[in-house]
Amino acid sequence: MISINIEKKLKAYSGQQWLKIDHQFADSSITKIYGPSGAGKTTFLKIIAGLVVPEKGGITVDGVTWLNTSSKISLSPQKRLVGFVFQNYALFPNMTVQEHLEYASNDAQWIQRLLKIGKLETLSDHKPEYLSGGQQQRLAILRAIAIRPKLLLMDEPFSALDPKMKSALIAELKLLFAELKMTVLIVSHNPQELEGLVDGELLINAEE
Ligand SMILES: Nc1ncnc2c1ncn2[C@@H]1O[C@H](COP(=O)(O)OP(=O)(O)OP(=O)(O)O)[C@@H](O)[C@H]1O
Repeated sequence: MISINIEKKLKAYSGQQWLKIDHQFADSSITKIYGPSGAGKTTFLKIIAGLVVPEKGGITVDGVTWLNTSSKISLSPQKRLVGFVFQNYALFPNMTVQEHLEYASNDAQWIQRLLKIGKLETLSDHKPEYLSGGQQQRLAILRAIAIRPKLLLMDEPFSALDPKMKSALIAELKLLFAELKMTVLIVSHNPQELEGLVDGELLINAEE
């Protein structure tokens, strides 16, 4: 169980806004995160990963305190070990597809399986600049999963995929998430794309 209760001041265009979230995520649940642009969805994922620290609040994961602002506890991102699929992919320009996955895992069979799931087997020696947007996005997803995280955070992870590729990948990921018992949070603007995958939703709205 992941328990989150945080308050973060957002640097908004028009005055000041607060991101306030009080929510629990069950183990192995898959949740869609949605809400208006600028409401703080990306910031929320970054707070969970330890990349942004909120003014106030706490996060506990399976009884372990990741964050407690009143006792000044904040585990480093390395210690939280979450998988993160960034909206802009954040790939390494000098690494091939294969090297991205080897950086995350030294299990050759697992890497082969991931390459197949992402339909990147024939592109394993390519660097990101020689990949299409959709291929780069699939690599970002595979790299995040490669570490077998307990918690996977995905920020608009399917935005560059065509409908056929998207539904095939989502079907594969659904099986993988269940097999690895991953808890997954997915930010998505698309009302339909996560149907059949998610078992819960969280609306994020910034407050004045
Ligand atoms: N580290 C930060 N500290 C405080 N405010 C931030 C920080 N990062 C971003 N912001 C501000 O928080 C607001 C929300 O940004 P964020 O990217 O989280 O929104 P979002 O809901 O993901 O939007 P979109 O759907 O457009 O991607 C913006 O006004 C942004 O300027």
